[in-house]
Amino acid sequence: MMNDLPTILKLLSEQAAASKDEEEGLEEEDEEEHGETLCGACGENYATYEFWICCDMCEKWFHGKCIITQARAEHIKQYKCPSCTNEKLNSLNRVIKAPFVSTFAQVIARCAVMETTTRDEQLQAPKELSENFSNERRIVYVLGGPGSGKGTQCSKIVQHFGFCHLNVGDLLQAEVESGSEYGKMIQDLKKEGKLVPSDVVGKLLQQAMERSNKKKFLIDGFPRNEENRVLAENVLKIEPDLVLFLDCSEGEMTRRLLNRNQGRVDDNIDTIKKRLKVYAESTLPVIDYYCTKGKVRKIDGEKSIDEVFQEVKGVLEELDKP
Ligand SMILES: Nc1ncnc2c1ncn2[C@@H]1O[C@H](COP(=O)(O)OP(=O)(O)O)[C@@H](O)[C@H]1O
Ligand SMILES: Nc1ccn([C@H]2C[C@H](O)[C@@H](COP(=O)(O)OP(=O)(O)O)O2)c(=O)n1
Repeated sequence: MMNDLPTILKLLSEQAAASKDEEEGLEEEDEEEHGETLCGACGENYATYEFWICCDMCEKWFHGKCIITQARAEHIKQYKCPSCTNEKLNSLNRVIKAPFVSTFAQVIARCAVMETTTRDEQLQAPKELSENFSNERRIVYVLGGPGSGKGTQCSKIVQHFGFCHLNVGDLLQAEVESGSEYGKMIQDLKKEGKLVPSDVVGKLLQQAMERSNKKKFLIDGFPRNEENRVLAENVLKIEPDLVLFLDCSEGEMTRRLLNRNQGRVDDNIDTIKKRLKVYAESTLPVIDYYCTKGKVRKIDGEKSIDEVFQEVKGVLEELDKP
């Protein structure tokens, strides 16, 4: 999270000096300052003109390419490297251990219910799928805008393929209902259509995964921004095998959310508009990132629930092929 300290994020690549002389002077300074500095992630040297960022906690330097995109860095006040984020997660765990007891009791109960159903359903799934899937950990991210049908399709996937479904929105809601010290903050952010800080989301996800005896995880609604993604890769150490992207128009998503009728504080037109904006600005770039890695399977989320599932099913069957 941000604090009130002045921004000390150092983006060397942006230190354009007013005059050429100053520019050259700065370059020399950079060279002097960073010539001997090694990237805290890859251990390689700094090179002039390369985007380079300093952790505001431990003051180690990193190549942008190893850690965070420049575009993302420009939007944060403070940068915390993966190991400092990890330490923060651990201290967060210590500080909020008590509130989490009730939260995770609920989460485990949810997972247990899902997994019992799943085991039964798994028996009905094609035999070779169950066997192949059970040998190694599989991670599937389900991404799409609010109301694109992520939760709906995840329930069907769980029934058919037997994944442990972790819906980050539900994990956060359980935290709200537990009355923990984070509950109010989460509820307020949700009403505003904003995203919860990644360290809180990461902790919830990490603990829910640790408590599951499954190897197949269907992670719904995460990563939702670049910060979530970097945390997943560098701290939680999870990489998706594939990303199911439910593509749906804003008009259709809005109609569905207004009809969802689950008493959610965020299913009203004002909050929906804000959520759609956050989705376009923060989640679509994450989907683009996974596209460049060849992991995205785009599904037409506009069709009927069953038609969408037919496409989803085809993709997940493909995942299981050797
Ligand atoms: N393909 C679809 N066609 C019509 N309605 C749908 C479809 N998929 C989901 N819905 C409905 O739209 C609403 C939002 O779906 P949900 O799965 O909760 O979305 P998300 O988890 O992406 O926010 C729900 O009321 C759901 O029943
Ligand atoms: N990675 C995530 C996932 C959800 N959240 C928050 C913000 C979302 O509005 C709420 C609810 O998420 P959920 O996936 O149920 O909602 P959508 O219908 O997809 O918008 O949780 C978050 O802050 N970070």
